[in-house]
Amino acid sequence: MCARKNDVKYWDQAHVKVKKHSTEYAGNITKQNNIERRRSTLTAHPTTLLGIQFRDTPTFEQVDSNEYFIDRNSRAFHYIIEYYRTGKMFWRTGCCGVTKEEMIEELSYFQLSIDILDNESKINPKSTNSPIKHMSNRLPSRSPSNSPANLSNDPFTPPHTPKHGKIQLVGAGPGDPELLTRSAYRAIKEADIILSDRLVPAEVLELIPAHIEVMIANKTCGNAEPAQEELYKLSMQALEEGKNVVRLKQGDPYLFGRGGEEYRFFQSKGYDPIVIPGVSSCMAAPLLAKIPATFRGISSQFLVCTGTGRRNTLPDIPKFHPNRTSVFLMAIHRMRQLSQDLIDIGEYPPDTPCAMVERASCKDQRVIKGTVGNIAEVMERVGCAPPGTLVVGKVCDVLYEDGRKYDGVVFAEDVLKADVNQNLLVFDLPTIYIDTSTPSESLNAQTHSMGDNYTLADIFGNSEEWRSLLVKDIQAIYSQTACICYNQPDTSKLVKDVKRMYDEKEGCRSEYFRTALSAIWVKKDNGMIVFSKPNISSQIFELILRYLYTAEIFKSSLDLPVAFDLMTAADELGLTLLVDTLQKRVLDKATLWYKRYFFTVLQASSSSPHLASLYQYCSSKLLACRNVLIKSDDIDALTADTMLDILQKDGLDVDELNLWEAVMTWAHKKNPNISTEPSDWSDEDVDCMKNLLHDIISHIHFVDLTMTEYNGIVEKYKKIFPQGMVDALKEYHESPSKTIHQDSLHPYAHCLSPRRYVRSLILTRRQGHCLLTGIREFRQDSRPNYVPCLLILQERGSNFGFTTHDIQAIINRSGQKVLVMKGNTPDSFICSPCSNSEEEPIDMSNKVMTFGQGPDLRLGIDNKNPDESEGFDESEELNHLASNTINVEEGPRGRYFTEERCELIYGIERLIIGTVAVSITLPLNIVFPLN
Ligand SMILES: O=C(O)CCc1c2[nH]c(c1CC(=O)O)Cc1[nH]c(c(CC(=O)O)c1CCC(=O)O)Cc1[nH]c(c(CC(=O)O)c1CCC(=O)O)Cc1[nH]c(c(CCC(=O)O)c1CC(=O)O)C2
Ligand SMILES: C[S@@+](CC[C@H](N)C(=O)[O-])C[C@H]1O[C@@H](n2cnc3c(N)ncnc32)[C@H](O)[C@@H]1O
Repeated sequence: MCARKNDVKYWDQAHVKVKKHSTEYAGNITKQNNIERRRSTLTAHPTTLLGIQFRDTPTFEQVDSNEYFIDRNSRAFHYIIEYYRTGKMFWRTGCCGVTKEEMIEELSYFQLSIDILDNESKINPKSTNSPIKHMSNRLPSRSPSNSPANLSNDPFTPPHTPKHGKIQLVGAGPGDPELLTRSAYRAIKEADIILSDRLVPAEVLELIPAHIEVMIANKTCGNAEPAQEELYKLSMQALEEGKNVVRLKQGDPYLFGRGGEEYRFFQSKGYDPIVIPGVSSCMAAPLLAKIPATFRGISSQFLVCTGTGRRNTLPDIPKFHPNRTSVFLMAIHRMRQLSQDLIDIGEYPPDTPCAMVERASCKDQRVIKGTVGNIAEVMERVGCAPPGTLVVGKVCDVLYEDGRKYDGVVFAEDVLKADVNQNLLVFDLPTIYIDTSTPSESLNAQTHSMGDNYTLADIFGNSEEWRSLLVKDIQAIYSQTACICYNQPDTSKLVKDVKRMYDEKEGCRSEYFRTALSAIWVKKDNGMIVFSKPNISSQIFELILRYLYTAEIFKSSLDLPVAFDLMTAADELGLTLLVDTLQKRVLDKATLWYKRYFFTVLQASSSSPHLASLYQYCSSKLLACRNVLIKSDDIDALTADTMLDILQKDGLDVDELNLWEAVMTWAHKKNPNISTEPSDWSDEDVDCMKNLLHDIISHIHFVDLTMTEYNGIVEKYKKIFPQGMVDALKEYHESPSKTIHQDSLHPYAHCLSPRRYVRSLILTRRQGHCLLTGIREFRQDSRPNYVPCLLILQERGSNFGFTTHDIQAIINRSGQKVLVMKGNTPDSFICSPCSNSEEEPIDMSNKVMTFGQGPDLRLGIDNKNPDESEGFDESEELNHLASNTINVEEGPRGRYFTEERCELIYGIERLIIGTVAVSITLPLNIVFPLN
């Protein structure tokens, strides 16, 4: 049947035209003829094809609103239409080039008995070789065929005198409406009443036009017989009312579907049912589970059995055959017994591959793959509900690649290796496809084993807190995935299980997944949710999903570098609980990674507020360890912004020349194709380096270099130096006394002013860094009109003849407040009201700020100076610094300075702003110029 207008050009097509708005006339038009017929002619034989079509509303496929055509032999059609008109068959052998075969074919198609041909014309219909033979099979025709369905429709036997109605037994296929045959589709569109099996899914029933009455058989367990009786009764009533009755049956009507019984019943009542085959689940289920029913060299037999015999008896168990595929329907409830019987009675080797295909072709299809020996156990563990088809045989593995995971497939080995005693939910993650081709961005290529389960409880103890947080995540995922998590037979049950295990809590913490799985954002490709995260390797994503679904993280995931990768991925996906856990872990293991991956970690942590502890760690390390900047291998992990950020740090403990070299190493690593020898650079190379280094270069404090060093650099790299900067530096070098460099608004102010160092004989570097870090952190609030100021540190006053009175004098002379600090240990200061037990206590009134809770600074007493300024060992953990520093406390502003202490410094700054800088002209004084 064809509905396209341009197909009319073929001369041998019959074109049936119904005049517009006419219910009276119908016509047939071929290219040669234009013969009109009354509708009454076409409906002269009401149970034949034309009769049925034009009895009510014509249902041939429409070309136009009033035109239909049937893609049939127009010459034969002439005789057929004449038969409708006159009741006589004028065709004789040899007439008008229409062969006997063609004539029979056409009669069959139009559901006319071939008895209307005279005896001489009759031929064995089986010998028909018409090229359009299949058409008759596709239509609810009386076409002769070998099929049991059609044998009973034999057109040679005179039809029973029909009662008014018509009955069709229609196969609805396994579930997906796309797998309905065209005949089945047409039948359900044209029916007056549809009596459907329970197993026919809603998606198919939805295709039924609203005006058609639908009844669903109530064939529940133990109720099959009464339900069947009711079906018969309703069908007969409708038939006797002259209705077109469709018995809609799941799969194929005859295969374990009582279709044969129903056929007999209706035949005994004088109706010849039309039977429309359907795609049977016995074929569709294996196919849709990637299992070919037969496969050369592996399976050459295909057996379909029931898993439950009549009246709930045990079925006959087929004997094992190595080259056979066996399919069992109605087997789920009997799986324990059936699999045992297969092994014991059927002598199946327990390791024979098998698969349970649940809800084949439906949106929530799931496959459980195992062996005859373990399938029952696995089905019990993951939960499994009818309808499902069991496939047994070696073919089950043939299209599966070893070890690969497939969407919608649960592998027995995964389920069995989970420790049930931990009461964790374990199941496959069927709906999220993990693209293993994604390159792993792991810190190194070290693989990780997925063995060894580790629960969060092991890390946190049995705290209820993590459990409730976790359950929120799980619930969030489940509530959103209910529609896509199609391997779960009963999602609500799963959620209930989770709720039973943990307290029920509303909400969700993983904003990322909530959004990602929401209807607005979700992107589905072939029914799968696709997460495009090229920077997260597939192994890491799998660990994340596993954590989300099962509350497990693996012990091995806690080892570097997996822990680091997992942490950054979890951060990106907003799983803060996991991030915190892993961050602690990564920090604890810092000695293992910092030399090799220092910049990688710094870079990753610099961009995330959740990784602040790591960032703080790296920043401190950067300041305190002379070599870390110049010696770490992975400097190219830094982005230009982070590099700039580093160069702007006060108190970097690196010579400016080394810093310049580190910058150039970075630039070359970023552009490995550019020669390390600037004289070899092409114009393009120069542009590229200029772009990269433009901002960075002006943050090198070139004034800290000797003239020779500076000239060497400029000479070599002058192509990438901004001319203005070169000029300014030249001017500076020619007359260093000029104060051009003090102009903070100068575009090259950084180059022209010295880097802020702790240049002290009495303060250790750590003390200096500690102080600078604190000040710098505090100054991130940066007030716009920040005025240069001085902080004065005084120590060992008495050793140098400095008395309490001198201090007093300074305090009196200065503004309102003075901060007095004293180096204590190599890492710390103590600052407190000055006093000297042997002399008059200094009157500090409100001029002296106290700082910290350390012992009093006692002027005039020789405090041993534990100066280790040059003895700093950069390989030492900076953690040590933190833990050994008296004044260090965790605070909202960072590690070194609590809010309160920052406030103190703030007070000092306010004091000094606008006042004449107080300086003590003793060699002991340390001056921090703060621009
Ligand atoms: O004799 C009985 O009907 C009861 C025994 C029983 C059977 N399957 C069973 C049960 C348990 C039960 O339903 O309580 C078990 C049974 N009956 C059924 C299913 C499918 C399901 O519930 O998802 C299942 C399988 C459940 C499972 O996988 O564990 C339903 C069923 N059985 C059957 C049909 C077809 C029909 O009645 O029209 C239907 C479909 C009904 C519908 O959709 O409305 C038919 C059936 N049940 C059965 C057989 C016998 C097979 C044989 O030995 O040749 C046959 C085949 C036949 O009668 O031609 C046996
Ligand atoms: C009573 S039998 C009817 C079989 C049906 N006539 C056919 O040809 O598919 C019902 C059984 O078919 C199988 N079945 C039906 N629909 C299925 C589906 N969508 N996926 C897997 N198996 C299915 C199950 O084994 C179920 O127990």
